[in-house]
Amino acid sequence: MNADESNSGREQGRGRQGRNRKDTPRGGRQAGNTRPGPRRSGEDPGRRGPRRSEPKSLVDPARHVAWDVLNAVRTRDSYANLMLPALLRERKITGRDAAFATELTYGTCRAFGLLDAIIGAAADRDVSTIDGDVLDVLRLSGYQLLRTRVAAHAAVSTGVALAREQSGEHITGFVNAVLRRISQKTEAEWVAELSPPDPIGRLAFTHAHPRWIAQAFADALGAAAGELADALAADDARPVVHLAARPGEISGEELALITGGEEGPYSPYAVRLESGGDPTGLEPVRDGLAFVQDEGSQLVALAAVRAEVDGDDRGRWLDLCAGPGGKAVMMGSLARIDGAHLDAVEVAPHRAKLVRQAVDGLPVTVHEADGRDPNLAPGFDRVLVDAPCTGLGALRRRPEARWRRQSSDIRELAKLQRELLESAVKLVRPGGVVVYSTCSPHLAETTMIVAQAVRKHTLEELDASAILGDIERASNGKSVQLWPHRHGTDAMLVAVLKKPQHPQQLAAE
Ligand SMILES: C[S@@+](CC[C@H](N)C(=O)[O-])C[C@H]1O[C@@H](n2cnc3c(N)ncnc32)[C@H](O)[C@@H]1O
Repeated sequence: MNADESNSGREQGRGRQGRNRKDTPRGGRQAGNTRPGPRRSGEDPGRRGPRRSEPKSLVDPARHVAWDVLNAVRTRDSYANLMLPALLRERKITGRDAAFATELTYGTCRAFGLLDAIIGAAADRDVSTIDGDVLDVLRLSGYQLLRTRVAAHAAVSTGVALAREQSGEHITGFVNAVLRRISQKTEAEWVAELSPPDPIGRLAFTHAHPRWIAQAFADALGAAAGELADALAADDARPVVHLAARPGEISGEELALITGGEEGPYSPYAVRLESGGDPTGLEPVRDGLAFVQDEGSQLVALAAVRAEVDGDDRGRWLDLCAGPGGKAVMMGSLARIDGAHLDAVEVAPHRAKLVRQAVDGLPVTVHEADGRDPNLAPGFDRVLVDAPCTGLGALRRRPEARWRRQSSDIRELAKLQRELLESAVKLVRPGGVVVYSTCSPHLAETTMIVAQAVRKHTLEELDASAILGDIERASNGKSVQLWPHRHGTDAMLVAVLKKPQHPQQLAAE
């Protein structure tokens, strides 16, 4: 099916739907499809666009593609950061249009909760009663009205035109009325009117985060909880792309010179690309001399390689949760320089395959296995546990993720994290080190997991800050908790644990 045929089917479908007149404000209600669900057959959001035989659409390609992604995120649980680049390529949207589409899509996804509260107030009805396709239009246009410099008349008129295309003429009055009501106040005025009264609830609402995540950040900041507004604001901003120079191939300094980026402040291999854009087209990335990796992730791998072990490092290194392989590449490159060897374990077959591709040519053996029992001989000098986690520390990079995650996810993840760390402690030799990291600052995934393992196995917690070049420690313990607002990295935890030399100290094992 080509794009035209696909779109033609969609238009017919919308026409039928359009006769239902179900979205007049406070009119006949219909349960809205605001939750993920199956798409109607014949619809493919990846193939949308104006039919060539029809009059030219009043809606530009950037808004079309943004709506398509928002729609797929809502109805099919798609990932915006995977789907958007693919659609931009497919539709040959580049330059300023691509940048606009990216801003609209990711910005809207980040702000879902805030936008829905404002749309609900403006429509005087709960958003769950608004047809899902129409809600996607209202979110997209509401975002433009509240959080961009798009002129209000343009945001409203393109929203109305998009609603007409997607849902039919009958809906345009409703969309026009809601958008005009939204445009009558600024974001700050809406926030003042609608935000909860308690300080954390207010900050969460203001910076478009679920309350439980704002609370988790406040807990992790501890004594520095006064930084919560900054932490949430940084989490809400477009992230800077970080590159890693492959150790042994190119230096961070050279990479910065070639790409025009800035050397990172913490990792000798990091380069930050303030200019944005697609880094995969850069020559050093195409040539395999550099790869995209957050500077915080580089620090995790560096901590695993740099931490001092007792006695000689015999070069047996292990990455227990390796997929898709970023830290395995960093550790494997350093292993090649040091004459060491890395075993990389990953339980998910497709991710193990990604690791194999990523570490090609490096002294790394990939094992598709469960890290809790990988069937490897113990005695490793260094083990990295980059544990599966909620990802609350990388919300900037996964625009819709904050609205998908539930606090109830943590219990099961924490159990897995404990078991993986337990396995790492068994696999490391006495005097060897285990680095535990998460891409989440949630205390139940960080401090609590580490403290329990330290207690149970009488581990020595090393000063991660000193290992990483004097980055300030987390407020409790000796681990380092990175933050976007402080370090410009993802909010990674890095804890470095040494196994005691004397077996009797391991009585609890
Ligand atoms: C945070 S990611 C690791 C990221 C990776 N270190 C990198 O830098 O690319 C966690 C990984 O652990 C894997 N995983 C989950 N449960 C696992 C288990 N029981 N054993 C091994 N790997 C597991 C997940 O599939 C995921 O790929």
